Amino acid sequence: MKQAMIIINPSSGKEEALAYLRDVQEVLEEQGYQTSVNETAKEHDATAFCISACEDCYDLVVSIGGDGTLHETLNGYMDQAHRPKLGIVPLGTVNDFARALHIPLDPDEAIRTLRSTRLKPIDIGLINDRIFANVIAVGMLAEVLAEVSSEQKSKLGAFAYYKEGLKRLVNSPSNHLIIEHDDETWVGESPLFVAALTNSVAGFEKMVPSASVDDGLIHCFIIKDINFFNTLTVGTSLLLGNLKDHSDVVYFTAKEVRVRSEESLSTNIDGEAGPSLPLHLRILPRHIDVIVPEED
Ligand SMILES: Nc1ncnc2c1ncn2[C@@H]1O[C@H](COP(=O)(O)OP(=O)(O)OP(=O)(O)O)[C@@H](O)[C@H]1O
Repeated sequence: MKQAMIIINPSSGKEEALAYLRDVQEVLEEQGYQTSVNETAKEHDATAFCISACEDCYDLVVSIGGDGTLHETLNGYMDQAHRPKLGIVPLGTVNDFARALHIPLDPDEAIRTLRSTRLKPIDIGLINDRIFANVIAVGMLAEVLAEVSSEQKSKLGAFAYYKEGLKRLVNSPSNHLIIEHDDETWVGESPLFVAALTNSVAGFEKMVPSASVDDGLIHCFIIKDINFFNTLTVGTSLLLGNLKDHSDVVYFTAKEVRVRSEESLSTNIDGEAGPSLPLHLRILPRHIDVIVPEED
């Protein structure tokens, strides 16, 4: 019998995640899966559960929760020879990954999508020795994004990031960054460096319109030292989808990126606090098969 492991964060989805569990089990059992349920209680639990699903050769892992739970689940795939396919029921505030994969943001519709037979092989990012699903930020803004409280996020959604982010970017000191990518090196002052794997960053589906989940590329933005006026135009470019063309933005794609600085800088990975510099970013192309809707 096929085996499916459900990894569920009961605290996600405004603490109502468990209300969806029975429906997920029904949809999977309908398809001949035997299901086991693992509730997370704290950080890293989802990673440990997913490691055991890989080691025990499960056919499917379903992550029910926000981007944090998904990020931790994906980390369980690290260095695994057997990688179960992945189903996603997004219950977070932003759900960048689901957005990028066109998985419905409505939980009931996302559960119905688990019936889909279409699998999409997706790229996974490596930051030093761990996995990231979608986005890395370096600089003061990285700190502020991690500080946006769950209450703020629930109340304002992606707008909380936008508002807090722009407010902070105006006053951000620039940092001296050395960014090596493939065969080139950029050296300069920047208040913010962002590397993304998908088109959706902090809920902005137009941040990287050209990025797709399986293009094998890391999409990088270096925001150059900017004043208040330009902060607003950067904000508008973010909404319109032409950020990469902004005169204060350096955009490039790469398969491998190294970021260094003399200064001690905060980083943010997939919305949570990340390691300090130096960073070594790489890509594992088409590494995990994700269940996506039959049609985009
Ligand atoms: N039972 C739990 N109670 C509290 N926190 C948990 C629990 N289980 C896991 N966590 C932690 O909660 C973090 C955030 O969870 P997740 O992203 O799934 O939900 P969310 O906060 O509702 O989503 P979002 O951040 O998009 O609003 C996870 O990275 C994990 O470390």
